[in-house]
Amino acid sequence: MTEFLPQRPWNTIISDPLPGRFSKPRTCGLSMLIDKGLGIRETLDLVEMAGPYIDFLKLGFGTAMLYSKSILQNKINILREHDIQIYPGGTLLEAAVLQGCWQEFMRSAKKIGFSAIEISDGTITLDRKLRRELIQEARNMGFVVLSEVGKKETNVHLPIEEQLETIEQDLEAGAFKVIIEGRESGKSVGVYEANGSIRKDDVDQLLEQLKSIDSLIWEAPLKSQQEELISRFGSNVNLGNLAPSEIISVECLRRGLRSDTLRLTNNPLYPPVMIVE
Ligand SMILES: O=C(O)[C@H](CS(=O)(=O)O)OP(=O)(O)O
Repeated sequence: MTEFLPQRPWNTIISDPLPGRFSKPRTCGLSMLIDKGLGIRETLDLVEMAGPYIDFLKLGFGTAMLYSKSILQNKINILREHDIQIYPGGTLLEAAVLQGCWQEFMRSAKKIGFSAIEISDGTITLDRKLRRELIQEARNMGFVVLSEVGKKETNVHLPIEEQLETIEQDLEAGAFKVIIEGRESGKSVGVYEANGSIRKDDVDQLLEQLKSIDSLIWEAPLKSQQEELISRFGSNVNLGNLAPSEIISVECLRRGLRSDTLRLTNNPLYPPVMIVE
């Protein structure tokens, strides 16, 4: 993955995002999936059908620990062969921090072939010094580092100033992107209300002060959230916690090939809609 392409300023909203949908390898327009136990054959099907649309795949929570070594190795290899970054859930790193064995955890993740690591404190408490050390050490080990901001407990909203400070410090320490917590539910967590709608004031405040929205990955498991973020920020907004079964549908949303964003195709620059040439 090319990490150092220039990023757009936060307020460059792509009003005409098509046909500007970026292809892999890309530094924005990323799609991150949460995998809650796909088998090897399902993984093969997934990459065959949707490999070009997937940038990151997270083995959710502690699921990486429940596979045999050969299955885990196989899964990692399949994904990496399709240029998909693979990493264990942030929760597993948090468990390793709790146990005081995060260095060993990172070494074992590297050894088996994970290409990325998530540094989060959704459940545990992490002081800034250790957070920085985790990010830097993971970078030094050659991982692509994703950090995450937000708490998993429902209705706990970190003050925006605190979130901004964390985002800036994580990027400065070497995080490739910062994930905005949304969990699998997308409800009553992070920037989401109990019904899954986006807390617009929070997002506005975040964006007012960030240099680039491309530094963020929005966990957006619900279609309404994906649609709203694509409509607001364009087809190349970074989205996470997407269900593997929905990745093709999300790509349709990004490209205006679904009712909710169909207006994007009504654009003289949009190539004629043809199934095959
Ligand atoms: O996979 C994890 O560890 C969790 C899962 S969820 O987002 O809380 O549903 O996510 P993470 O964002 O990696 O902390």
